[in-house]
Amino acid sequence: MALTLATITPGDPEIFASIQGEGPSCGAEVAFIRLSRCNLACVWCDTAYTWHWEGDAKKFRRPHRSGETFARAANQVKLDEAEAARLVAATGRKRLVITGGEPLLQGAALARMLQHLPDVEVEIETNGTTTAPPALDVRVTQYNVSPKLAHSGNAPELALLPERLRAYAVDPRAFFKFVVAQPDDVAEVLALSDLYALPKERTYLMPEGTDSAALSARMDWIEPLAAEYGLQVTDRAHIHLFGDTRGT
Ligand SMILES: Nc1nc2[nH]cc(C(=O)O)c2c(=O)[nH]1
Ligand code: SF4
Ligand SMILES: [Mg+2]
Repeated sequence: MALTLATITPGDPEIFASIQGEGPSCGAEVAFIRLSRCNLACVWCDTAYTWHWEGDAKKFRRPHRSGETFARAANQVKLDEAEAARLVAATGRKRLVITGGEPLLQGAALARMLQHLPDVEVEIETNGTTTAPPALDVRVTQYNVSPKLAHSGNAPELALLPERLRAYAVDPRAFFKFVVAQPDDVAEVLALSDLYALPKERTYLMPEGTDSAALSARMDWIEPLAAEYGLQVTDRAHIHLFGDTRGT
């Protein structure tokens, strides 16, 4: 069995040390591991190299606004769990952020990898459509759940699963992080927050964007709206620091 990881360059698995750029632990010194594949298809996804494949039959092709497609061979790498754990340990970080793509599509393999990392704290970035198997869930300190709004282009019946959102809402480890691109998106967040009883102290608005200027422009209206409605805000610190690059 193995994990299918994203790559920084062909053949080089996307495992790296950085700071957490988003959400409640923004600024923390962490390691990242990025898994390949996603069950959703956000038109603005900043990691389309985990799912937008060259050569996918047209009827299966999920649109992305860039139009760019990626070769699987260059953008995926299989690694056994012990080797992935060794590369995580080599970063020297004591906290690991597991991201993707949608990392919970490989929950069982992640649980096996973590058996080799007994002292590492774990944070998971997920789109909220799936759950961790129990062997993984017991290792998780924090879930950063990012449900996708209408502007993502995903069908709501695929992106917003009521029983999953309700389960995360009552889990004190789960924080909700909504990507917003325009003020109207906040109305949608508030409606979902009411419908699924998402606690506002655990609900963050985050600007959509992959450059500093776009993020800052959106923060200008996000901050006052968040204050008005009692929601939290997060920037994307790594984009300001490093730009939109792999392995950061
Ligand atoms: N530094 C840094 N922080 C992040 N927080 C969430 C990320 C993600 O891609 O899920 C991410 C990322 O890619 N880099
Ligand atoms: S859920 Fe995340 S990884 Fe999947 S397409 Fe959307 S933004 Fe990209
Ligand atoms: Mg990212």
